[in-house]
Amino acid sequence: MESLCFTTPARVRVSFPSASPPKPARSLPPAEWAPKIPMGGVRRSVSLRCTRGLEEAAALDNKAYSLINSIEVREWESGKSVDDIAANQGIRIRRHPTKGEDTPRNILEKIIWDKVIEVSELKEEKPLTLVKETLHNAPPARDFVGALKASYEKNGVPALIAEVKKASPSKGVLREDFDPVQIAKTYEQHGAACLSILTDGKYFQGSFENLEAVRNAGVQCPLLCKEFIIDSWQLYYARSKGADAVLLIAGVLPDLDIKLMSMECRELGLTALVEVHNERELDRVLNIDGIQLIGINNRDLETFEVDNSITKRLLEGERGEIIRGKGIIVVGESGLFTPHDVSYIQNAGVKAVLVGESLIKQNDPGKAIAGLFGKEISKC
Ligand SMILES: O=P(O)(O)OC[C@@H](O)[C@@H](O)c1c[nH]c2ccccc12
Repeated sequence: MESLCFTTPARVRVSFPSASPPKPARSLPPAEWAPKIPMGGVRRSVSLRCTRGLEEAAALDNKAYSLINSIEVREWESGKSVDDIAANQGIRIRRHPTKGEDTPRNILEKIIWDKVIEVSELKEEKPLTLVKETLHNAPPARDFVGALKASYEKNGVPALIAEVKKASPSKGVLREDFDPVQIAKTYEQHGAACLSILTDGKYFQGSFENLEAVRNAGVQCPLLCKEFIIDSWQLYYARSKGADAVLLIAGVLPDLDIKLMSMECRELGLTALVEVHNERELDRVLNIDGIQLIGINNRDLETFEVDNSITKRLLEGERGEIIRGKGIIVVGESGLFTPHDVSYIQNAGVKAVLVGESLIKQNDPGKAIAGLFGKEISKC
């Protein structure tokens, strides 16, 4: 899929099938009657091959059809720019500089503008068809959500997604002697349920080599590819490098991107961790079917301010009830340093935490885990 938000130029005409879904002949393999969805001006099939049964594929088929007839797609089709669509959804981050304003408004916007260029170069080097050819060499995707649930049940404290992060734009270099494989192994030994591997090079000094190296070193914990995703090419790339989960940031991606990308994630066996930071973003995400995992980032990526009460605020009242009703697992992200921080957001309703700085900065990041939780935790 050429993502909605990564179409250059922003106004493209695409051809959509407008008829109702075809009634698939049950004898046909799913891929042959799969629906067509927009992809940068060409028609392309949502491939429903592999493990899916016909019923499941047919259900997805209908879903894809209602998606492509949705208001968002019509808006897009009628020539609204990606940034206009995003702005209507309360997204402040623009995909490209707008005319006459070529200074990014904040760090997140700068990261996204750079990422758009980086991904377009990578795509030229390695078109999607080539990436897809390498998928069969990738190690099988593992159950990210299952690992979180099992750890929460076993330890009675939020499951840990420990982050392998060398640097960040707000804090600079966090750890000079940075050996991603060794750090990943020690996190696993000390009870992390899953790991998050930064792959952005420019701002976080991460890499896909790190992700691949950790995966190939025999680490069992499922791996989150921590990347700024703006194009579904990146989903395939992440999977080809051994990722089990990816991050989708609601403050950057319009609803249609989240919907289509989370469908593609399911096809690839990837778990989507959809990140929100305020009520509006959470409401948008709760309106999207099939989301299993939501991250509440206590850090505002536009200002870097951290406030743990954001998790509590977002999980209070009706939103919390909807989340529990849907069985969604919530991850509390960023700025967690003490057992008090962890129990505060556990009481707010999270079942998992994503922690980077407070562990990676310690002499022994693995041993630091017991300090963070106030007790030893163990992997399932
Ligand atoms: O190092 P911290 O404060 O523990 O945060 C980890 C993680 O939550 C943070 O790195 C993060 C959360 N969402 C992101 C999106 C992009 C980059 C980084 C992030």
